[in-house]
Amino acid sequence: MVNKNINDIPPILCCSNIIKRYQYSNFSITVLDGITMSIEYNKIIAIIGASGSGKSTLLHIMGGLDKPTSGDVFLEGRALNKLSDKDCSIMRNTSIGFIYQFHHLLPDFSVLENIAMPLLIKGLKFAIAKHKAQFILELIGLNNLCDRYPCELSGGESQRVAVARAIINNPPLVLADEPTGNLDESNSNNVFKLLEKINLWYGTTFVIATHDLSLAKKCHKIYIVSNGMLKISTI
Ligand SMILES: Nc1ncnc2c1ncn2[C@@H]1O[C@H](COP(=O)(O)OP(=O)(O)OP(=O)(O)O)[C@@H](O)[C@H]1O
Repeated sequence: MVNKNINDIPPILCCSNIIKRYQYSNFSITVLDGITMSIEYNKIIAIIGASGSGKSTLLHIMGGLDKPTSGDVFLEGRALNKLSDKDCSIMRNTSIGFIYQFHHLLPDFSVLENIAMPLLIKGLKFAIAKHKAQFILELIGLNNLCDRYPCELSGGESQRVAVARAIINNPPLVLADEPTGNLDESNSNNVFKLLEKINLWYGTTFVIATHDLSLAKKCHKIYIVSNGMLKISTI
């Protein structure tokens, strides 16, 4: 029998020399200027940086929502940026969950339906999707909200529902863009505790772009984006 060393496990996500340039009518800017990084399984990683430094751009490229100008992103060993739009979208739906600052819940659907939505998009029957969504809601202690609509939720509740929706497919990777950006300290702590629980229960890897330094300090590792480059923080 071959004993696998923990160091033999490949990273869940690798960025290799990512460059991203935006071209405007008479000039261009280089937002990311050669980002190389590896993210290990089961970690909670923070990406911090000044406003406009490129955190969201990097997260979008990591999730296949945007393509780099050059360089590669490998998700579980597959070059995401080289996949066709169709294959990239399949990989996104199966392997990545997304959480946004303003949660992006669908206003005309109940909490339960919002959480079930990624499964319905995948083609699961409503009864099965509903059952799974109920299970997740119970697991994270939000079952009392299942019939409410997004306009009937507080900011913290909305964000926890968005977390539930991001993990319903049990993706190995969740990318979160300012997940606590519009929340007060107590709600922000609650959302982070939820991410920590999910990380422990399922081994989900989280990459969080944030301005919130106290949240970043609770993560396993902090990267700083500055002048298009990335460095590991020693804070
Ligand atoms: N689709 C786009 N087209 C052109 N320029 C863009 C686009 N998206 C972002 N930018 C520019 O790229 C730079 C980085 O933006 P990005 O949103 O990644 O920064 P950020 O660090 O996430 O900022 P914030 O913390 O304010 O959300 C900014 O100068 C922004 O204006």
